Amino acid sequence: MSAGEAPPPLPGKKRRIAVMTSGGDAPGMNGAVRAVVRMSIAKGCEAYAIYEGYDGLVKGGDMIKEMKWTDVRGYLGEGGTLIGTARCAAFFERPGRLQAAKNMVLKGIDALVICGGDGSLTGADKFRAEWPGLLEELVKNGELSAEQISPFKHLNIVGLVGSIDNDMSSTDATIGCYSSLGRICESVDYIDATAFSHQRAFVIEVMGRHCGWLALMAGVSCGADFIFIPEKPPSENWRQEMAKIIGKHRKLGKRKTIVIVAEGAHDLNLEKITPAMVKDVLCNDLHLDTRITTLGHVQRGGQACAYDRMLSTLQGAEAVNAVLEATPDTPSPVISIIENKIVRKPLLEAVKLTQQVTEAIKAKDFERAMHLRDAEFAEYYAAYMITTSAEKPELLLPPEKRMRVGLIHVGAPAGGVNAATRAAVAYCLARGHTPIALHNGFPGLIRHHSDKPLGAVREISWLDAESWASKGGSEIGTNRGLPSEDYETVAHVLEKYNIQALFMVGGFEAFAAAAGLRKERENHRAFKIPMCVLPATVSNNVPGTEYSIGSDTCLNALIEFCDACRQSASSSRRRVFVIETQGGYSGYIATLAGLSIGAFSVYTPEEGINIKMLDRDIDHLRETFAKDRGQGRAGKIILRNEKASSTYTTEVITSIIKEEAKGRFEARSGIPGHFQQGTTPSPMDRVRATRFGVKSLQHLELFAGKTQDQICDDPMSSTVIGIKGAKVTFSPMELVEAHETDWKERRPKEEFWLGLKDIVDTLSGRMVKPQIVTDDDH
Ligand SMILES: Nc1ncnc2c1ncn2[C@@H]1O[C@H](COP(=O)(O)OP(=O)(O)OP(=O)(O)O)[C@@H](O)[C@H]1O
Ligand SMILES: O=P(O)(O)OC[C@H]1O[C@](O)(CO)[C@@H](O)[C@@H]1O
Ligand SMILES: [Mg+2]
Repeated sequence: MSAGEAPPPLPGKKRRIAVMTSGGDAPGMNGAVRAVVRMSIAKGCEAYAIYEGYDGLVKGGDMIKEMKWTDVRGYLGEGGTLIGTARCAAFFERPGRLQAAKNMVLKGIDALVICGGDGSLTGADKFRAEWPGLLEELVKNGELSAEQISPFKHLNIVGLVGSIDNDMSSTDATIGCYSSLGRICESVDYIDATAFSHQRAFVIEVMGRHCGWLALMAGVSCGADFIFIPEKPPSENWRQEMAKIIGKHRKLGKRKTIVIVAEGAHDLNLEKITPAMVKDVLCNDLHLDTRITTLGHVQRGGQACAYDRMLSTLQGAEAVNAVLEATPDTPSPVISIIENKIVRKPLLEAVKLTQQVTEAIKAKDFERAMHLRDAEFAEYYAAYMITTSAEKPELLLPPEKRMRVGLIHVGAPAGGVNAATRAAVAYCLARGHTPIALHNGFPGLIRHHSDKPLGAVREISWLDAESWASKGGSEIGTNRGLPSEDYETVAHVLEKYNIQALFMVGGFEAFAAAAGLRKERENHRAFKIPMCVLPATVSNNVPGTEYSIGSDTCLNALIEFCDACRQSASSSRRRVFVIETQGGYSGYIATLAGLSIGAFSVYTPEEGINIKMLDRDIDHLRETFAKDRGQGRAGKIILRNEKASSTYTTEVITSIIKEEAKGRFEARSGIPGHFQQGTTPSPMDRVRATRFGVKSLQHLELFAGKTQDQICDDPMSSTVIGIKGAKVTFSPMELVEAHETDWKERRPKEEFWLGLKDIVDTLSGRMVKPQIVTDDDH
């Protein structure tokens, strides 16, 4: 075989791709298995599963089984890993790996996709490095012949990072980490209520043997008073430091105290810091009634959140592409995500970088450990530090650089807007700015700014906003009304209250409001102030970003609704649910929910709905149900965005399906409506809101002390913050308005997710040849 050529399959056979889960189980692993199996089959390969992690690979035989399309039905909604996992001592040793290599050849496996944590991928990397030597030894020992090993000279291995710890370098998120964080936040939110009631302190231990990601993110999303993480041990006198901070919070009026301790927490000398040690300080020095809660394996249980279902599905599909595109010269990849982009990175480097973090911690080089974790980690740590502790004299700006910052919510409520505002308030106070809430959006400001005793323009204190990290809805009130209703009065109010910067949180309306204010700068000097929009909407349709806060909370609410409908549909047998999603003229949430639940089909405004499409889908349903003799448990979901078609409404589609089904199956509709705004914001929305809130304020601050004309002349004085591909960016409104906005359809001109619809269709069987799809495949 010449260099650069893909290895051939066994003569006359399809390529065999095996998938395995290893290490601690993580929610989302099943989604990865489903995606690898179905994508492999859709691409003309055979799919295999290796049961019980490396144990199965070493033992071989029945532990390595072929998987058919229907074998992974229902996997997306299940927690843990259905093909089992293990911690396998034998694989640490060469004889174990030798046996594993032999089993792979005997089973004719051409490629191996491993979903596991840092340990599993370290093992995978070792296996890859030793592979030629292992095969040579097997031939030498007479266990395999030269002919037998000949098609397997190049081990094709792909890593998927699955672990709740998020402990692998080279990726922002591991499959499972956000589900686990969700479980932690849910528990801390419950504890919050009882802590508040009794004015108690709680020390909560979270998982993470060598990695503080879960503890840090729990701290950010729940507004914990103090955290302990292995990468950044507290100072030597941590007891006094912690007591000082918590004492200050109590003096300011806080009724509860939450301290999060990572399982692997230690001090600067690597001496373990335990929850009991923390409790002692809280009890003895601060005289707080203190309890310890160890969350334990609850953190690993349960269904995967929307993000993990999406991540595991996209990464599983990408792993199969990577296998099929690999040549003998391609280094083994690990599939990663950077901000919003799925990318392949060299496995070898990812493992090396991860090991370096552990080594740096062991060597007490904590600065290096922080540096070696992804850049995001350090940013979140900084955001946590600045938003959590009240009063930090060393951060105060000189008086001439301090600003009066207006904070306003515009549009419909979305999960995370309060967390963003809390972060902005805390940042302002830490730097000496004055945070001023402009209540109830622009209409509130226009009509009620001078109401007595409480007007719509009010300063916010640290304690006011302190508890907002976990709150849904909008604490300062929101409204869809735009400033164009009365620019004169808006300008008058901004001048009257001396607002020197504006932080706007909201969806397309916030974007439109900012565009209006920017254009009106020539008529009103009051608008010549720095302004920043933080996109926040369930619809994720704000130009200038691929992600709006609130869209993740919405997806979680939507999949909960869809899961319930699917359960009902599969219990009733032979039933289709047509579910109407929000999203305005953007099919984002419909498509992403489709990916996360394994929808039968998704109808979006971008694509529209036509009779041919319906006809084809109904034919497909007919074929599927025709084979059903009552044993199938298929619950089919069709997702239809609210604006996908004005003719083919949800009710019309449901009626057409009912009519065409001719009694072979039934159809029902479901409209979750405002349920999609969610109740409690998801952890991802909370942490991103906090990070973007701090970043936005840092950006606005750059204009402190500048003249109005200097501000007006700088395109960066009116921006939208967002994620574009692998980067967090500030885009000038002027450019985004002109080049990136589809004003008529109220969405970005280019929507990054459009291509994902093909994956929904492929994995649901909508795009594969009918013979692959059997009776109950979704
Ligand atoms: N250095 C190594 N060499 C060979 N195999 C390894 C190595 N490290 C780990 N493995 C294999 O991977 C398995 C899982 O590793 P580990 O227990 O560290 O979990 P993990 O993949 O890091 O997941 P998590 O930390 O999320 O539980 C081990 O039991 C072992 O079989
Ligand atoms: O389930 P076990 O074997 O007790 O392992 C617990 C460990 O696994 C993890 O959940 C994942 O690595 C760690 O956070 C934790 O220390
Ligand atoms: Mg690990």
